[in-house]
Amino acid sequence: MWRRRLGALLLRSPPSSSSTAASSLQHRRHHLLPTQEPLALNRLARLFTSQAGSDGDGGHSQKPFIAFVLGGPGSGKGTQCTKIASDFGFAHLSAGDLLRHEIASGSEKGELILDIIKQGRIVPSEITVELIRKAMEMSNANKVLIDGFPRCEENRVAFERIVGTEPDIVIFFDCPEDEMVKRLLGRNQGRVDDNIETIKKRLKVFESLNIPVVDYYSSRGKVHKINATGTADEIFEAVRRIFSSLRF
Ligand SMILES: Nc1ncnc2c1ncn2[C@@H]1O[C@H](COP(=O)(O)OP(=O)(O)OP(=O)(O)O)[C@@H](O)[C@H]1O
Ligand SMILES: O=c1ccn([C@@H]2O[C@H](COP(=O)(O)O)[C@@H](O)[C@H]2O)c(=O)[nH]1
Ligand SMILES: [Mg+2]
Repeated sequence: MWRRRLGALLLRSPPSSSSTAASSLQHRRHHLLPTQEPLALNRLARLFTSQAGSDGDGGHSQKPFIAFVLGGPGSGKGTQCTKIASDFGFAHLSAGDLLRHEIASGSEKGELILDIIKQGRIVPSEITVELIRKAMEMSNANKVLIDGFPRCEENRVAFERIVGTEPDIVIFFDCPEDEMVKRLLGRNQGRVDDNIETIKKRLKVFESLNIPVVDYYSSRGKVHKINATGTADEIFEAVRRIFSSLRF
């Protein structure tokens, strides 16, 4: 799908006098992402088409292997992603961390994001997808964990439309609510959303909006559900079995 969408646009020939293949991609993308820079677009297109890398720029030549990592707040997504990244060579992109980084930058968007995170709600898709897209492009990795995204069906559709691909697999950490609450209240990292009022809201949002995304990918045979109780090392044994069986 990725290749079909980007590759067809890039490799269309011959280019018309008013529009090269690359510029027609930029033109089309411009409608989707008005703030996108042409240089970044060219690079993204090169990275993710089958012909990429043949121009000797050192970029990888295939679309990256993408794993969405989902689970309730405090289910251990970040903890397990760190281990997967270290043992299996994945880039770890946490949507929450990208949003917190935007807050720390002091941008106007950051103020909006902070307000939403404090309320345990979901940040508009175009903001999050753009941060993820840029991070993927910068990492230039061929194996990527996207931690804590998509949070809702609208996020999922926006990712597939803007980035132009589906995940290869979805890891779902299944954890009882009382255990998640206990972990979050003990996390002690100064997060503005680790308080009982916001945690209750995050749990509701998780049930009503995030679970439907897991159900969607289950229906497409992509979900690996993992029991997220026990120690982090015990859980990682189950994770390891899944990643060891993958071909990427
Ligand atoms: N298996 C485990 N048993 C006990 N504590 C754990 C376990 N895994 C992670 N933790 C701890 O629970 C807290 C939440 O874990 P983590 O940050 O990995 O969850 P998360 O799913 O990324 O949460 P969030 O959605 O809020 O980002 C952390 O303090 C972490 O050290
Ligand atoms: O895709 C996303 C990811 C996160 N958010 C918001 O950030 C907080 C914290 O996310 P964590 O993954 O738990 O670090 C989450 O509650 C949302 O408010 C988001 O909107 N979209
Ligand atoms: Mg996390």
